[in-house]
Amino acid sequence: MVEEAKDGDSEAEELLPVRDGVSCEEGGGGALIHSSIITLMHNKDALTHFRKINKNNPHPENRESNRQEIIERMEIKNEITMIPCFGFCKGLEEGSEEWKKMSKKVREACESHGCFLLMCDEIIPKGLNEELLKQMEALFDLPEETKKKHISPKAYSGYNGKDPVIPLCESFGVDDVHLSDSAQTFTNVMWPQGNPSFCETLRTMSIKMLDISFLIMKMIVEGYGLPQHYISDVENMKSSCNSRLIKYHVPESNNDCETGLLSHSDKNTLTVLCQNGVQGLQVLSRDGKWIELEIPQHGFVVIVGDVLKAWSNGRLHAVTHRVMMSGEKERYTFGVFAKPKEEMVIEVPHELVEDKVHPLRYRPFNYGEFLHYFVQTLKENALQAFAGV
Ligand SMILES: O=C(O)CCC(=O)C(=O)O
Ligand SMILES: [Fe+2]
Repeated sequence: MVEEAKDGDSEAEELLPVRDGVSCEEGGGGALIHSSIITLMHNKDALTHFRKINKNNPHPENRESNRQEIIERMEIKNEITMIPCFGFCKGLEEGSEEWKKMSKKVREACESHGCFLLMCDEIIPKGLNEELLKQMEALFDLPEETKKKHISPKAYSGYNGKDPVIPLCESFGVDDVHLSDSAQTFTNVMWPQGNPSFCETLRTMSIKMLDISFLIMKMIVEGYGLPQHYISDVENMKSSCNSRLIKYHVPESNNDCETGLLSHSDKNTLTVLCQNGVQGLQVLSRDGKWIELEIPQHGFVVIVGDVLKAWSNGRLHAVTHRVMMSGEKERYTFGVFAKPKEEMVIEVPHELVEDKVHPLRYRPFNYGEFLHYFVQTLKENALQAFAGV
């Protein structure tokens, strides 16, 4: 019997003291784990106010009381939504009590929200994020004819720019950086004279972020209390990956907000994103409201994709999200999209099927065929239409 997440209750217990704008809880025996929560409000006024007081206030203790004040105000209005923020530290050992506790929280967050925020600067040093995001500025500043030289027959790979549907967005996809010399090939095309530092940073960040994806997927298996042999399912579901480098331009008109990326669910297994501090990512809450994510500095966002949703028999929520751009600064995002190799078959573990509460929702399906179906139809409900039973 698989344990169920109770919507919302894990967040309520986690309103903890703020550290650097993030509330933290020390794990037993020396800060092994700190788990935390970021407050997300879909009321824009409150969010703006919250940002303002936190930015202008150098004293964490006052930040907390201000933050608490806002939270209370918003709770009264019943207009508050919480997306959990967890911290993974180096000493987080598989099988330890801290690991088990964290696994439960991760699984609950993925079921309730389909996403969470993550601080893990002991695993991925802050400097590395910053380095890549800075180097991405030089990449996108290259001449259009150079950028267009990065081509690929695969969806989400190659260079995409000047799409009239999403004119603010430009992106590069690079496949399987961890398995091949694709980072080197990409770098050589962009900088024929060489750019070893860019190549190395892209490789290291991709591998580290894919490792984080693996860790999270193992936590989900643990969170469901599934036998260890399902780790091989997880390995299959992250047997390939797409590293994506994205730039969102500043809207030209004086409009408040313009679409950077259309609303979608990710078609891969699990996505890990970092960004340059310019906010804009929004997730659709279960009650149909857009929530603007306030991603902490050096923080990551983890998003559940359709593959995990299918594998978990619909328990995990592949959250719909989009990017809205406002303000005067460009947004740069770097994402690692863990996915199965195209020949892989996604199949629900029999432990996650129960006749009454959880009858089988998805038939076994070939990942490459699913992707092909989506690219052909661009159906919003592609997973249901393709593999739903
Ligand atoms: O730029 C972002 O923050 C979101 C990117 C995204 O959702 C995607 O590429 O699928
Ligand atoms: Fe996405």
